[in-house]
Amino acid sequence: MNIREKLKDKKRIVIKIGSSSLTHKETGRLDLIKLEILVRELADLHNQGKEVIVVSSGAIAVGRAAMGLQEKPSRLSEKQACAAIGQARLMMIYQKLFAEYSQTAAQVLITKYTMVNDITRENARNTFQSLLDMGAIPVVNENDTVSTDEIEFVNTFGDNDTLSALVAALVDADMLILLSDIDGLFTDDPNVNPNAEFIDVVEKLDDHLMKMGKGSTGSKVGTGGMATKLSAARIATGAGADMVIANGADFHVIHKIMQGRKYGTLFLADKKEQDILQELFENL
Ligand SMILES: Nc1ncnc2c1ncn2[C@@H]1O[C@H](COP(=O)(O)OP(=O)(O)O)[C@@H](O)[C@H]1O
Ligand SMILES: N[C@@H](CCC(=O)OP(=O)(O)O)C(=O)O
Repeated sequence: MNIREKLKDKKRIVIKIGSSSLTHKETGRLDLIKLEILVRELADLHNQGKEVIVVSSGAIAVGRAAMGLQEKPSRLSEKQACAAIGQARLMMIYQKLFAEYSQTAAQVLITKYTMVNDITRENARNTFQSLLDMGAIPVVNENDTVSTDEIEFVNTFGDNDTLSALVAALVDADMLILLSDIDGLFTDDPNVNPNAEFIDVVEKLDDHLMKMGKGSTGSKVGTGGMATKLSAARIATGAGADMVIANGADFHVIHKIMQGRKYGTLFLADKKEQDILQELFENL
């Protein structure tokens, strides 16, 4: 039997979109045609009766493009200013596009401390539950304007790959999809090593596999590379969710993945650890 068949039955799905999948390579500006396809795909999943949560990067890239900055800002306050400008724009566009399909988008901005603190974590969990009960589609990002974790220390905790896995664990999702600028996990960074080979399914994420994910990014706007995606896989699979890393070059890939077709690298869920979030935060 095709191991991916079970993806058809997933009910609560978190989908993370990297900056590189949302913007034009040449200008860093939003790719509106792609964004339209993305929203249509997500609205359709919702129409199928599934619960959908989007974790969308892109605030800094969009803010930067809006202000005409050619390079990634180096000063933290500048990155945060770009995020403030870009997040509002991004959300306006999501809201408009979702409304075209009679869907309600809801902005959820989270920091590491939302997750670390028992009370705020529980609040966030309840808010997600209420949003899903109301039929809204939460659009999540790190609250970059007040949080420095994600944009400063990408290898430690707070990039959006990790954030999406934490959200998946928080809401007890049964599936996490990370859409990036690459087909999935390779044995090495294919942008650096032409002999790198594609990995179809990962049954157990051991240290050998973890080392394959390099921090190098293939784009001007990406953060974290494959290393943070593998950390995300550890968290998501440990929380009992299957995870797929796939290429977001064509967002139609979303329904293809959900139909159980062979797209991206599939990481199979572990037996669910009861308190994976608690365990993670104790070790901070
Ligand atoms: N083992 C690997 N397999 C695939 N890609 C890898 C690997 N190691 C590093 N990478 C790099 O990770 C990049 C994707 O991460 P990133 O640029 O952060 O994208 P995103 O914006 O989608 O999060 C790829 O373009 C690739 O260059
Ligand atoms: N929160 C940041 C994104 C940080 C991040 O992880 O980016 P990416 O590697 O493109 O998913 C933003 O919205 O610009």
